[in-house]
Amino acid sequence: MAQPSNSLGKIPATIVTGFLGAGKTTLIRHLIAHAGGRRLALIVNEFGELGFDGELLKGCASETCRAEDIVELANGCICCTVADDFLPTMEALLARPDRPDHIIIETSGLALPKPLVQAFDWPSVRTRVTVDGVVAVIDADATAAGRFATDPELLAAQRAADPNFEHDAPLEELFHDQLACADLVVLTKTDLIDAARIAAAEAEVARFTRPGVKTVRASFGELPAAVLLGLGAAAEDDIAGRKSVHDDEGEHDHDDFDSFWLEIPAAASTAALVDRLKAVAGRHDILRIKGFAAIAGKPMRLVVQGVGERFGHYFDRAWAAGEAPVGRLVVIGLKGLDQAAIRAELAA
Ligand SMILES: Nc1nc2c(ncn2[C@@H]2O[C@H](COP(=O)(O)OP(=O)(O)OP(=O)(O)O)[C@@H](O)[C@H]2O)c(=O)[nH]1
Repeated sequence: MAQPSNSLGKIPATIVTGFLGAGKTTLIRHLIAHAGGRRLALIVNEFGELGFDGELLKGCASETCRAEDIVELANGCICCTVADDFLPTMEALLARPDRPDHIIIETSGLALPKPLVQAFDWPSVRTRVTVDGVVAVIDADATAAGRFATDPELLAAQRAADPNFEHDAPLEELFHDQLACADLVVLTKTDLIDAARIAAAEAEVARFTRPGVKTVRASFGELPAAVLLGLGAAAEDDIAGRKSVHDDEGEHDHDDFDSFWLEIPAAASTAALVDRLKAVAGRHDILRIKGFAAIAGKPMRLVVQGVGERFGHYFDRAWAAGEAPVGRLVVIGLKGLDQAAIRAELAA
């Protein structure tokens, strides 16, 4: 059954945040397929210019979320382009004659959600849309492994060796900010770890969430729409309560991260390609690789993506007539990625 927009006639919007590869697109794909009759509009923001998430999501467009209801913002991180990109996109969406029942915004994995929530306070948006909730998608496996936490012993050792050592923890800061802004946390990839590690991830999450914020466990984003939508948080009315480690900075940038995209030749087989990608991800400080690849002798396009050294892949569609079967990947990592070496290793 379609859910009406809230009592003030505003369209509810859900902001889906969470680090690179946490499972945001997977969650949204499940939501589109189980929207319970709601007409959804989707704004997809990506770091890395390839429009990968947008293309995957368009691939599962349906009557409840048509391809034209999916808008891509691939022009940098949404939190930095609010005025230039996000607000005009939102205004254009609102100007359409057929208003959606709910708007979903997938932020890039490097975005701070707070500046986006603040954008909903702009007069042209505020009267027509409300932030129903900020949903933080958190990778349980990576969290339990301590990927977003500073190792206190290592930090002490670094400080002992250099009293002027500046602690720079970009992953930890994003983890902190995305959780501190959340109205609901979805702990994903719980299928990969045991109960003790799930509990450890939950404890780590609870250090940063605001009081009363719930965490739900999920695997492959399989949650009912009613859990994710209809939170009624009106987050734009409670911006000050959502602390950010960047509150004191005027401008936020993404200098801590590097990304580039490249074309790769057709691989001899899927296994050979994945082995090579794993090896490259292991040798370099790569956080995320994703894109499309051509496999020799196969008429279908391969979707391939990795988070750290864990890779997934599937054939999504046939290469279209007239479309060159060329592989394209986006690579994202911490500043200082050896782009030339990675390009050479993947081009071989
Ligand atoms: N095992 C397991 N894998 C998952 C789960 N959720 C997502 N994945 C996989 O994790 C990878 C990243 O998932 P995405 O949904 O693309 O993550 P994302 O947060 O949208 O990634 P970015 O947009 O790059 O930040 C994919 O290979 C997914 O299949 C889960 O619950 N369990």
